[in-house]
Amino acid sequence: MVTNVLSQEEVKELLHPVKDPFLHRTLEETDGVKEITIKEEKKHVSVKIGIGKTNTGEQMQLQQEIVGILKKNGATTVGLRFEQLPDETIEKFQPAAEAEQEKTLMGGGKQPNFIAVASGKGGVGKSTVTVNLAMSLMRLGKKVGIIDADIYGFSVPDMMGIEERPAVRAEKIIPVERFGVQVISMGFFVEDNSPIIWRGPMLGKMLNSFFKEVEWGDLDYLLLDLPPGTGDIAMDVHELLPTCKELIVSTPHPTAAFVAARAGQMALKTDHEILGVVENMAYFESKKTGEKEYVFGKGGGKKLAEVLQTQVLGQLPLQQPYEEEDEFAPSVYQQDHPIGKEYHKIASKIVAKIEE
Ligand SMILES: Nc1ncnc2c1ncn2[C@@H]1O[C@H](COP(=O)(O)OP(=O)(O)OP(=O)(O)O)[C@@H](O)[C@H]1O
Repeated sequence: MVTNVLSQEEVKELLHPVKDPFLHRTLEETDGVKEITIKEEKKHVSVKIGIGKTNTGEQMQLQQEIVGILKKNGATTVGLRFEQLPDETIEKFQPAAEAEQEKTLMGGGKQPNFIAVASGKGGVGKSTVTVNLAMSLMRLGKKVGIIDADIYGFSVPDMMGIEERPAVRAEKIIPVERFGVQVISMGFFVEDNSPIIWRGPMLGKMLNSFFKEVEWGDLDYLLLDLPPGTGDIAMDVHELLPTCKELIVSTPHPTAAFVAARAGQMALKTDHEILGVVENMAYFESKKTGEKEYVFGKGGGKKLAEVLQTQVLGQLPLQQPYEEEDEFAPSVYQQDHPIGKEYHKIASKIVAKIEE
């Protein structure tokens, strides 16, 4: 039993090795031990600690850890206050901390560039864009994976003509490879499209296992097809993947663009970079005259990009279903198809944004 009264120096020494739960650095490195007061007669130690993010569950755990350390070393009572570290300190350590968190999530392997494909409304072509963007990135020489997390419609397997299910090897799920792209879909784990009532925590868990239990290998890009809207899963993604960037898909209709703005604002609120807006079903091109008809209105994508302070990366025309496409993969456009070329341009812009 320790009976002597702690000195300020001793308290500092005891707390210096403790780690900031967000910056993953010791309090010594972050200069997080801000104030120490000791009332000797009562062995009361009072400290102020600066951390990367306050008022969280992690802060509560840290609080317990610090109180435990000080009591074990002679303090009878402990007063603890937290404050946010100065912006410069957070900016200095945050990028490395985020990369570390994602690396752990991916089982310590190479960390890919994460791109979440989001939309406000369903049916605007989010999954079509995800699949074709993945194909174009692959054609640009990138190693690409897709997580189909759209629980309201697992459309990626059908769109890519995938019928097989993932194999399991050494307790890891092996993604299905199709056209050189690695695919994992929630649909692989659901029997015959039977309805499931997904609740927030279940979704988070499912997503978590898609990172931890899937053998992704060394990917350059991992695309996430999110459910439409701004729900729980988008929140989970933002929490799990701090470096995840977002691509917003919308139709040119003002209402669709308005709803998509909400999805985008959610990304901005959580400090996620928006790569840009893809306007789908932007126009219909007459085969006879080559004239463009703006059947769903005009300008929604541009307005949306303005609101989100980003740019329109591409506009994709309305296409008659199954026109000339591969019947085994009805939504995948070939490289030399006019829409395939459009996707190629979008993918090149994204690579330039992320890698340059
Ligand atoms: N440019 C387009 N022209 C014509 N049809 C399209 C176009 N883009 C997508 N579609 C079709 O619209 C339907 C919805 O597309 P998709 O599933 O990609 O949308 P989504 O936004 O992912 O929808 P959900 O969130 O409901 O899954 C599909 O049948 C798809 O083939």
